[in-house]
Amino acid sequence: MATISPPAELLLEVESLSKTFPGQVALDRASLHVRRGEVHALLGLNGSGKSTMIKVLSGYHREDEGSVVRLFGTAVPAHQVRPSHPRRVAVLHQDLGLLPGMSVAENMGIGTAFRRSATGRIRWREQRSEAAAACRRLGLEVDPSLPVGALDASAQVLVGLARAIASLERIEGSLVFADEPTAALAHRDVDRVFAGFRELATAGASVVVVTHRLEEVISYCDALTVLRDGRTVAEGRTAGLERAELASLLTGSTDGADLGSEGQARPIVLDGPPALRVHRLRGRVVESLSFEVPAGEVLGIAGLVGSGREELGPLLVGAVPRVAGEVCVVGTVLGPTPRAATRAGVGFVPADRKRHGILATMSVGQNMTVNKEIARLGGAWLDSGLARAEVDQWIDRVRLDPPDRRRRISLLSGGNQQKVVLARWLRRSPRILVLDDPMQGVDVAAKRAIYRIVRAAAAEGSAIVLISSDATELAEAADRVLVLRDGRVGAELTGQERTSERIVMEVEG
Ligand SMILES: Nc1ncnc2c1ncn2[C@@H]1O[C@H](COP(=O)(O)OP(=O)(O)OP(=O)(O)O)[C@@H](O)[C@H]1O
Repeated sequence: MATISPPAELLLEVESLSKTFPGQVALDRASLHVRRGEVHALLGLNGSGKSTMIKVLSGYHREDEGSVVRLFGTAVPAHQVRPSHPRRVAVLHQDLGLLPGMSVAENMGIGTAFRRSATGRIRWREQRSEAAAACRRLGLEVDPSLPVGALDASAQVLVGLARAIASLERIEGSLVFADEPTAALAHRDVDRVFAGFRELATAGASVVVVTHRLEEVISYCDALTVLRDGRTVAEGRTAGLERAELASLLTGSTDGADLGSEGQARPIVLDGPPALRVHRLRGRVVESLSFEVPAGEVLGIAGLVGSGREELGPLLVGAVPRVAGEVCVVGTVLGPTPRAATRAGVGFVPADRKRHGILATMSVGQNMTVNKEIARLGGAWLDSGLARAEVDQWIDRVRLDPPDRRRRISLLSGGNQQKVVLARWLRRSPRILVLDDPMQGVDVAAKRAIYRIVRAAAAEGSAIVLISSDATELAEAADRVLVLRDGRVGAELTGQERTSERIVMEVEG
């Protein structure tokens, strides 16, 4: 009988690691999860925070307050990861730190400790044979009396690695960080270095390696973490990942780049259950609907009146009764009430904004904060300075006009009311955001702002369901479009197929 092995134990769990340099946020609540026996790629564009993360964990920098790190199952401050376990955590720095004029054996001795006799003389023969053995373990056959500078580039990296791990008590269960070891290597040399990492992983160590070479990640790494602007935007296994996908994870949406977020960005979990899974859902009109939406995707839903399109949003969030089927959020079945949806992080911007979306007699600020505060304070309004400052940031982000948190929401234009309703959900970084015809009555300029905000939310790891009667809107904003007919999926349009003409054609059958 086939058995499924459980996921390997987590050796290192970094949650919410931040590091601010004067005038520069290098890490912003970043996370990293490393399992036993894996080669784990730490990826990101220049300046995304990779080296800073390794330097904090090595004890070179001190993190900001508020990080949470567990190492070998025990909580430690982030900057204590290596210092607290110098014999279980090794670091290979970018510059390797080798002395090129000295031999391999000497470099190994300088990095760790020389073999000495009782009288203190260095036992060179032993020193050399141990250095050679340490290199051999990583697949490198080298004469230990040669100067390091005479070795080729990949051999030098392997000597640096051999030296870094020489201080470990044992390989099994240890952690090795390597900051861009292959940056200066030719293609064929990369293989040798990664073969060395694989040797370590096979022996039960976990290697976290920074690299800019995407081929290396796909060919050699088991898992990956992607940083963008100091945040973890994706993490998971590399199996099945394509180069193009990886590249887009690194660069992300340029739309979102200027948006920032006060909410905790949620990394895309590449190998977890989909953010939203709808299975054989039935309502009054919806017949038997199944689809999935991964985190980071904007799924468009099109359909004529009576196709199930209007019922779908309320059905997903439990605002109308489900006759059959399931809605799962990250693998957990969602209860049938709007409250359960809210609790599970499902945001809903309803089609009938006036009736369900806004509290007409309340201010912009109250409308933006209503969900969270009602949940937290049992119905009381929160009017703290913190909430006010956050509301003002969102007013700025969604370009609310006029930018006044005290204004009664009913005095705003329709498009601006809609921006407030969107901000209410976006500030909570929803796992899932269901937008039901969100652009009704919204002018072109506001539409653009709203598209931008929605894309940024997806780039930050939300899964978006954009239900719309407007084919142009779907063609512009959605990554994929499902066309509903008679309560079922009649067509699915992806890539080049998602033109507004094609959507109209499919909608009209
Ligand atoms: N000591 C420092 N003082 C001020 N800012 C710093 C310091 N070290 C790093 N930074 C800044 O922090 C950000 C993250 O830098 P980091 O070196 O971690 O990026 P990286 O992902 O390793 O980039 P690269 O791929 O270019 O090596 C950058 O904006 C950088 O300029």
